[in-house]
Amino acid sequence: MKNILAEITAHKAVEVAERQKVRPAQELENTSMFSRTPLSLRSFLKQPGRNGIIAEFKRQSPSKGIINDTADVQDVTTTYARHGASGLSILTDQNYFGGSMDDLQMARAVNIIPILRKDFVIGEYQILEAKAIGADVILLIAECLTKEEIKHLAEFAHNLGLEVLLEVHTADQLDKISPHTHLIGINNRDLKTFQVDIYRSMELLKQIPAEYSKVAESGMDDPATIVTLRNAGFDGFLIGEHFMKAENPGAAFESFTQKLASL
Ligand SMILES: O=C(O)c1ccccc1NCC(=O)[C@H](O)[C@H](O)COP(=O)(O)O
Repeated sequence: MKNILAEITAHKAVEVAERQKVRPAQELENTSMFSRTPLSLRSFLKQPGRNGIIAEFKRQSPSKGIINDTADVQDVTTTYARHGASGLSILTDQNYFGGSMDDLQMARAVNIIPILRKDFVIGEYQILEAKAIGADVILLIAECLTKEEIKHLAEFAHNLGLEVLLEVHTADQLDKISPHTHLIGINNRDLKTFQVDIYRSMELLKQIPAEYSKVAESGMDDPATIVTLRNAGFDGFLIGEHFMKAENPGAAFESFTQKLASL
C-alpha cells in the first residue's frame, strides 16, 4: 500500500526548501503579524459559551478527493466562530489538500478565535511561517517525526508563543509526548489505510497524562459522539469533512451545534 505520509513529507521537504529560497526566515520575522501575541487554544477549549469544536476548513483530502471547492474561507470560518467554535483548523497544504497560507491569512483577518495551521511540519521554517501568517497553534504528527524532532520543534514553537497539537494514532506514539506539546490529538483516522475508528480516541485517552488538553480528531459526524467523548474526558473535537461536504458548511455547523446543545 502507498505510504501517503511518506509521500507528503517528501514533497513537503522540496516545497519548503523552494519557499525558503524565495523568502528567507529573516523576512518572516520582520512581518507585522510576527509580533502579534498568539491566542491560546487550550484556554478557548475551556471558555464558557464555546463548544470545544475545532472546526476545519478543508477543500480536499487524499482519502476523499474534492470535498468542497467553492466554499469561501471567510464566510465559512466566521460562521463557525459565530456559532461557538473554540478554534479553527485551516489546511495550508496546497498539493494534497487544496489549501494555502492565503486561506489562513484570510481567516485570521476576520476571526478572533485561535487558528491551527493544519500542515505537515517537518522543520523550523514552517513554524516561522505559521507565526508570520497569524496562526496560534501548529500541528506535529507523531507518525512523521522522531521523538527528538518533536521535542526540538515543540520547544521552538513554544518559544515563539505558539501552542503545539501533537497528533498520535497508536499507543507507542505516546512515548513521543514532549514538554511543550500542549495539546494531544488522537487521530481516529489511520493515515496509512484511511480507515476511521472513532473508538480509537477512547482507547488511548486514559494513557494521556492529565496536564495535556485532549483532542479527538477525524470521522465525527454525530453530536451524540461529542457528548460521549466529552463525558469521557476530551476537551476538543477536530471536525472537518462533516461540515465541509455540505453545500453550506456554516449552516451545517450551526445545525450540528444546535443539536449538540440540546443533548
Ligand atoms: O484525511 C485524509 O485523507 C488525510 C490523509 C493524510 C494525512 C492527513 C489526512 N487528514 C487529516 C485529518 O486527519 C483531518 O483533516 C482532520 O482530523 C479532520 O477529520 P475529518 O473530520 O474526518 O475531516
